[in-house]
Amino acid sequence: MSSETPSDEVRRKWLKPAIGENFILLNDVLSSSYSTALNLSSGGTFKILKQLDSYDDENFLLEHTTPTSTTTTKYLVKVHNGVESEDAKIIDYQNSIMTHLNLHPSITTTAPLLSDDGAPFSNHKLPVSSPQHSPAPLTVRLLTYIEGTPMAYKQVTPALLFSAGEYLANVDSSLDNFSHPASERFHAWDQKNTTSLREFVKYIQTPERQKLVSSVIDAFESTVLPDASNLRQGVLQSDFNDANIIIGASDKIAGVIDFGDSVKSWRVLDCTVAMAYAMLSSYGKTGHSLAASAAFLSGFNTKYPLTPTERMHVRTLVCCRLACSATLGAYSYSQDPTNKYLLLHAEPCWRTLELVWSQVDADHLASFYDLAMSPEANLDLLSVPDPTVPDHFQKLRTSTKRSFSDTKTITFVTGNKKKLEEVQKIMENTTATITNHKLDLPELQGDPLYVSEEKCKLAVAEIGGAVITEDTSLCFNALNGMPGPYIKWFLDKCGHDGLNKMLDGFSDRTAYAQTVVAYCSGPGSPIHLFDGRTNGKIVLPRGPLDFGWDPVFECSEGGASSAGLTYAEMDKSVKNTVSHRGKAFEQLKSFLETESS
Ligand SMILES: O=c1nc[nH]c2c1ncn2[C@H]1C[C@H](O)[C@@H](COP(=O)(O)OP(=O)(O)OP(=O)(O)O)O1
Ligand SMILES: [Mg+2]
Repeated sequence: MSSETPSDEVRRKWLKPAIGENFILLNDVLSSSYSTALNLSSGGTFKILKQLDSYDDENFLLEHTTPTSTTTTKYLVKVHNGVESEDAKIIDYQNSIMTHLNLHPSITTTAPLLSDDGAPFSNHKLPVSSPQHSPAPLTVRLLTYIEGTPMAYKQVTPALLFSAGEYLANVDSSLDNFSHPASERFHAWDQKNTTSLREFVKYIQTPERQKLVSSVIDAFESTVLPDASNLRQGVLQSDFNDANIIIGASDKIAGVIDFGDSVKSWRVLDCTVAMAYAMLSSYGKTGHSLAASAAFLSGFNTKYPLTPTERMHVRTLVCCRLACSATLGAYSYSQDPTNKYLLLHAEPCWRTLELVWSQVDADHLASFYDLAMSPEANLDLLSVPDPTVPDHFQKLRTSTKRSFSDTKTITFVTGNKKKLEEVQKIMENTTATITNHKLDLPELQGDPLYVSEEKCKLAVAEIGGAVITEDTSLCFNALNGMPGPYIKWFLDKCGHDGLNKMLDGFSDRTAYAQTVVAYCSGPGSPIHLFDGRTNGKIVLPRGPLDFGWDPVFECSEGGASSAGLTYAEMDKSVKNTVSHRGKAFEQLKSFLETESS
């Protein structure tokens, strides 16, 4: 970028309004230009309540009171960036979009009030952030205010993102019947212009991240651009983020604001931009960024189905927006290095880009998004946590009716390494592949069957695919089955000796070990339980001490290789043939075989 012809992106920084707390200035502007709209001559009064967030403009909340009414009305005062202010066509463009959309029965947006000159805006010389350019001619608009809360201040749920997707789809359908000459313009945030990000890559702080962004740009150039003529065009809202979506009563979407970035571009971009922002919403940030984007996509696609070509590029285009946002954020920081907040703000965006572009397998993510657009899609299925392993989506695919793969992957959720070793051995050579998700499930109370079933419910919600959990009890017959599922605590607190001493007053030292395995093929599917038990007695510890109460449980079942030995004294492979766990998992194996045949 040469210094003689600074880009609009550069000038937008210089010409950002800088009124800030100086409400007196604004009062003058409004009194001189909007006295009719605010009926100041007949006793109307107004007050600027506060400044609202804005990226390149300045927005203020105004409260208006008329002498005849006890209620107040809120309005938004928008002071436009100097770049847009220079171009009356742009302001007219935004006003036309709002007027057009407000005619749609299920869309609400802000609408401009007329100034004393009869225009939907007024112009004033006002301070801007660059002292050399201040004051600059800026456009001011008085807009109606949509009652509600920006989604950014809400606890976002997949259901809310789904309805936001539907809402944007309605907006886009309506904008398919809208045209305006000013919509045809260059905008750095328009992902059609992703290659123009190249000049900003040098502002990115680390070489790794520079490489990351360059690789997204390269992919865009080699895969998306050649398809450009097959992508539908239309006027976009272009910035459907959680600050621009207003949530009203009972968590319904009350409206959309801000057409400052609106351009005519590829239709699919409105959806992919919003998907990128969904990833950064309060739901996305809880480790559900992919689920958040899928929920949005699913909602959008039900009302505005994407074409096969558009579908193919969803992942890349989402990453183009993340890359754009992160890169231009780095550029903003280079212009204002005292503003560490800019770096902080960009961090989730970088992390998400790293996840989506580098860590998650591209084909897997593509089929996840396909699933979001399929008739089988439902929010339970899509609400999976962000993966920590590349083949995460395999679990999801196997839990749907679609035949993505022949072998079933089941996640064994346990916090116990020794259990996992045994189970992997037991499940060797079956049609199911067992992966593990290490999670310390809560130690629930109650009957072993109940505990195991509840663990499974928690696990399936966490994994979103096929899961196994198990709960193991050690039951003393003299104590009517106690400690049972509480054995973990008894072992922790009392040790092997303590377990022995508990039986000292009793003649009966027999016990049985019990594992209840719970299996569920995915969210919404029933839970199947398998109960395995082995008899034995409690003895002083014999054998290695590496697994729980194995050294104090002397097995009384099987042949010479097991009966009379503690579990700890047995060969591991022998333990599996007689153990409580071995028996329970054998039942699961036959269940899975009949299920798949
Ligand atoms: O074959 C076994 N041989 C000896 N000890 C065993 C065995 N199987 C479980 N144990 C121990 C581990 C824990 O102290 C308690 C069961 O509690 P339990 O909640 O099922 O296990 P856990 O909390 O270690 O793992 P998880 O994350 O799957 O719940 O008995
Ligand atoms: Mg446990």
